[in-house]
Amino acid sequence: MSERPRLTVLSGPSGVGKSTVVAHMRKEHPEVWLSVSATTRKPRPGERHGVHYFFVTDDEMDKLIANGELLEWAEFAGNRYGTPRAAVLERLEAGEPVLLEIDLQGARQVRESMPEAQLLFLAPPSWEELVRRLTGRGTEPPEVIERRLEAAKIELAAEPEFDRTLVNTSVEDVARELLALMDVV
Ligand SMILES: Nc1ncnc2c1ncn2[C@@H]1O[C@H](COP(=O)(O)OP(=O)(O)OP(=O)(O)O)[C@@H](O)[C@H]1O
Ligand SMILES: Nc1nc2c(ncn2[C@@H]2O[C@H](COP(=O)(O)O)[C@@H](O)[C@H]2O)c(=O)[nH]1
Repeated sequence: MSERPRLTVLSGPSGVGKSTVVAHMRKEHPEVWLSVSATTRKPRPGERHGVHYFFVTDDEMDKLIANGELLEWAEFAGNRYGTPRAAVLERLEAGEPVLLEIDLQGARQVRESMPEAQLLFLAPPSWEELVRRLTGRGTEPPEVIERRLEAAKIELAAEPEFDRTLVNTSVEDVARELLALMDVV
């Protein structure tokens, strides 16, 4: 019998639907533990400190990095983001399924430091649909959308680096596939 992959990384371009899929999945399966990242980005309306992110200052992020408290970190479209190391290791130690929702640069770092992790890529049905979703979300001004779409081109080109690709046509279908890949159902 193959060993259960305990750490799963979900990446994919901004706006592809990572958070939507993960939220849908965790409604039915709250036992899947999702890492809460630290970020220097400002909260969007409705986002809560400690729930969606740990919103930190630049100085605080500098310290987290300098003290080695992040499993990985990256600058993405003008802000920094990082995964608090201790909580992830604790949950893995406890044998829980752990999920990271992070960008390509972070996924590459996890591949280096934890090669046993499975890396999943969430792809859009088309480029036009990705633009529609990112724009339609209405959370970023046009210049930030442009930066995120520039990053998206790089992320889409890196898809072959991942263990599996899931195409986000249907949130329900992808959530089901994700659960199966995490060996939760
Ligand atoms: N399968 C889908 N069909 C149609 N719309 C979708 C689908 N999945 C997500 N969306 C919509 O796309 C938008 C972006 O989704 P979401 O915020 O989950 O993306 P994300 O990948 O987490 O983005 P980011 O990386 O910027 O955090 C949202 O408005 C969401 O409702
Ligand atoms: N490398 C990391 N990337 C992360 C982390 N947390 C989130 N992200 C990714 O950043 C972008 C933008 O997120 P947004 O919430 O500002 O839209 C997206 O691709 C996230 O997956 C992290 O800890 N490390």
